[in-house]
Amino acid sequence: MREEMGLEQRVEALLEDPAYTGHPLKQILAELFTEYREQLRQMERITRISDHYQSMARDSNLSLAERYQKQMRQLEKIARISDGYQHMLHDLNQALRQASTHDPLTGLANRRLILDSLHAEIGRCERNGAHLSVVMVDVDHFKLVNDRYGHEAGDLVLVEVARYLQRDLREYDLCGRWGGEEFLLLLPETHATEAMSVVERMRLGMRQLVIMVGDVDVTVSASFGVAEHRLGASVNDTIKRADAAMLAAKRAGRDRSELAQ
Ligand SMILES: Nc1nc2c(ncn2[C@@H]2O[C@H](COP(=O)(O)OP(=O)(O)OP(=O)(O)O)[C@@H](O)[C@H]2O)c(=O)[nH]1
Repeated sequence: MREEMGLEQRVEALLEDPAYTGHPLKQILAELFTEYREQLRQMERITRISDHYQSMARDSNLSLAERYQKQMRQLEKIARISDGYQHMLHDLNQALRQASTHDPLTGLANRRLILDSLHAEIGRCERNGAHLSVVMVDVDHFKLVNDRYGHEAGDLVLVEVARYLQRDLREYDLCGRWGGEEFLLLLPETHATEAMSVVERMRLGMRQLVIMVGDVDVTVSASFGVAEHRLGASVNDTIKRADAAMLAAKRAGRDRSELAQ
């Protein structure tokens, strides 16, 4: 073990060993060791200065063109590093924007993005008199899914329901997660009767949806409330009407769709 140690470690170990306390050679060995370290430090310093001087001397021997080339290489290196940072910042911004506008569980638009989109769509309706329908969707007895199969299974069911709701929508429709087990659909250019037929198709399809949770097949249904935006009404008014229609569907026995008054 002792042979495996370098000379410095062996001297250090001897100096620290209490067995040699008071030994006449200990003091002199300690002084010798300190002096040895000081000389080593000075040699390292001189070597560094000399390296630096040599590099300066080399540079001063370079022609103007060579110095220019060297500067260019350094600038290119800095530009590459800066490009890397720009990309990183861009990706970070994208991720932040995605996180602030989307629901992390289902990947759907969150309440904030739904409201922004609804404001924009209602603005368009007010300008050109287009139709717009809003649909509130609430999964029926969802608490039972959590209670029976656990919260993780409940999450999985929400993800599948979200995927299903989005599946047949047009490119300019929006499906978002309003909260918990509630979803909101925005159907631009759609009047109430059209929206009701879209929703009825969805409702019937949802009953056929079989979601695998481990080795259990889970089925769900949902209640839908449809409201066509009325010119002059606020975003809140239209959402409230869709919500009230959805609650009426719940009261009427669930797994049905109601049109708002
Ligand atoms: N797994 C899971 N459960 C959620 C989430 N958000 C809300 N929930 C659950 O959804 C359930 C909603 O329950 P309720 O509001 O009583 O409604 P419901 O059981 O769906 O009954 P009805 O709406 O009256 O048909 C609650 O148990 C919540 O804990 C979620 O992100 N994941």
